Amino acid sequence: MNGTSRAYDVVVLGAGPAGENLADRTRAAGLTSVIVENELLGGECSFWACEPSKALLRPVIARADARRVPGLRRAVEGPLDVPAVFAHRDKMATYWQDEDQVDWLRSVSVDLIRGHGRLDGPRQVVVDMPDGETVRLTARHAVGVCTGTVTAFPDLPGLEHARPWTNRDATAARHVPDRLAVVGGGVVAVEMATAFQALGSQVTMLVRGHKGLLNRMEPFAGEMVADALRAAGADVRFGTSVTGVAREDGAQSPVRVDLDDGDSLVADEILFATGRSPHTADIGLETIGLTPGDWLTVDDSYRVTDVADGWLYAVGDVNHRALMTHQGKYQARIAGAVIGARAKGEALDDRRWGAHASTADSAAVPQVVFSEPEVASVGLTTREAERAGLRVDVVDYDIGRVAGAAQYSDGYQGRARVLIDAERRTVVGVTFVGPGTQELLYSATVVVASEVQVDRLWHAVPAFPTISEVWLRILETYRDRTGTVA
Ligand SMILES: Cc1cc2nc3c(=O)[nH]c(=O)nc-3n(C[C@H](O)[C@H](O)[C@H](O)COP(=O)(O)OP(=O)(O)OC[C@H]3O[C@@H](n4cnc5c(N)ncnc54)[C@H](O)[C@@H]3O)c2cc1C
Ligand SMILES: NC(=O)c1ccc[n+]([C@@H]2O[C@H](COP(=O)([O-])OP(=O)(O)OC[C@H]3O[C@@H](n4cnc5c(N)ncnc54)[C@H](O)[C@@H]3O)[C@@H](O)[C@H]2O)c1
Repeated sequence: MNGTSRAYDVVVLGAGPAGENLADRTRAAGLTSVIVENELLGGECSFWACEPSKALLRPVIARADARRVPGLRRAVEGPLDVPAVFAHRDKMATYWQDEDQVDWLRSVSVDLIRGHGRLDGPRQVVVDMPDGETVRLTARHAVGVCTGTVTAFPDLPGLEHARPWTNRDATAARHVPDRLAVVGGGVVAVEMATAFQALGSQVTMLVRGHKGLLNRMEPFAGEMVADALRAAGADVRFGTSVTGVAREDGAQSPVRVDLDDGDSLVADEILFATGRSPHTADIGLETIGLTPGDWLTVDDSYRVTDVADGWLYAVGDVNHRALMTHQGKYQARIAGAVIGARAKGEALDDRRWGAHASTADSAAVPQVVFSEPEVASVGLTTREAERAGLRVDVVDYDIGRVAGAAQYSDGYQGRARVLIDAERRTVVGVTFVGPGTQELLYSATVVVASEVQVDRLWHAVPAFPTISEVWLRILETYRDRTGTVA
């Protein structure tokens, strides 16, 4: 088969959530699609990110919730059953096998080629397969790059020999280290610190700068999460940078972590949760005039901007727009529809919120941080609204005062913030922090994406007594402040 050539309408590189959805959506548009994958179908999300990490966190969150329910507290006083948690994690990561996804791909009539794919000039992809064979693929309409990201390590002395943990080591861990150092203060750092502290590690978080945890979100979110992590026993240090790491006496020894204040600490493992780099160093970008290792900048139809003739698309993490599975899948749905329409010579509906416009990427990206307490947000933060020059009313509410929250748990602590565009009277941003708030997020996303006027929300009646009555309290607070009664 060496040197075999095949032609498809669409060639997709990478079968993570973005690639799988792009292949399916283009196939649904009547095109032939092939997907190239060199590890497991499902990508980082299924095996080393969303799925296993949420499986590690679910018992942590459920136990914390149960401990706040009178009558239940004593039943959940003990430690977590670590082998059972790991066994559940293994199941949720489908034992690092991808047969189910292969079956699904077959059921939607998308071809699969296993191997490492790389661009080789316009519309050309060469796949190096594990058996040494190669196949050349020609894309009649589009190539979609969906190769995702890898951990971005800082350039530190000693790192190479210190066997640092990435998200893969943490989410697929077979043991709970006694002492775990976590570098970074973003979502991966927070979630993994939450999980491992509860599983029995003594966690030390090393966060450079003083902007707090989760610093792309409303500041109160990071503050509440940091307080809770400290209450759980984690050592959360701000303004602390790592200057070097070393495994002192060989493979089994602990790691020494040197800090910029001249201090050092010793840990059994060190997790680097210091952001992501695009997985583009080895995909032949140089053959089409792009720079290997760069993020792929796209327009609002996900076409790579610096490539002539509009045949190259980049979807998911690799375009650096919003590094989350659901957003990559959204992008794939839009890009797939765009590729389908262009292939048929149809006009695009690229008006705001049109079928071929990536509007949600900038207006309504939802995110849940599965920490304890949970953080759920969509749309703008106060800081982002200010930066955009948008005049907003900022409405805060203590979720603990909602009847449903008192039912949910004793001493419920949570906070909601809703940003209302003062001119258009639409909701442009929502942040909830507190137990059970992850399931409130879709309501907030519908409100933001539908750009419904706040007056109409009085008719969206939340059931009593649920936490969702926070929406009513927000409306009342806004009414009393602005004197507007619908
Ligand atoms: C610890 C952790 C937890 C997370 N939790 C969540 C969460 O709860 N919710 C959420 O929404 N997001 C979460 N994310 C983010 C989420 O994992 C990513 O946004 C998502 O995986 C991106 O999907 P993707 O398809 O763009 O890329 P990926 O999932 O990275 O998939 C890319 C695929 O391309 C393949 N590939 C790369 N290069 C080639 C090549 N040359 N040839 C063939 N195949 C190739 C890779 O093997 C991989 O399968 C988490 C991330 C981390 C690190
Ligand atoms: N539940 C979820 O939705 C979820 C969960 C995990 C990850 N994700 C997504 O995956 C992506 C990656 O997450 P992440 O936490 O790795 O990245 P991030 O960009 O969210 O956070 C990186 C953190 O590392 C710090 N950092 C960067 N370089 C550093 C350095 N040299 N030294 C010390 N600290 C450094 C940053 O200041 C920041 O605190 C994010 O976009 C996130 O949204 C989503």
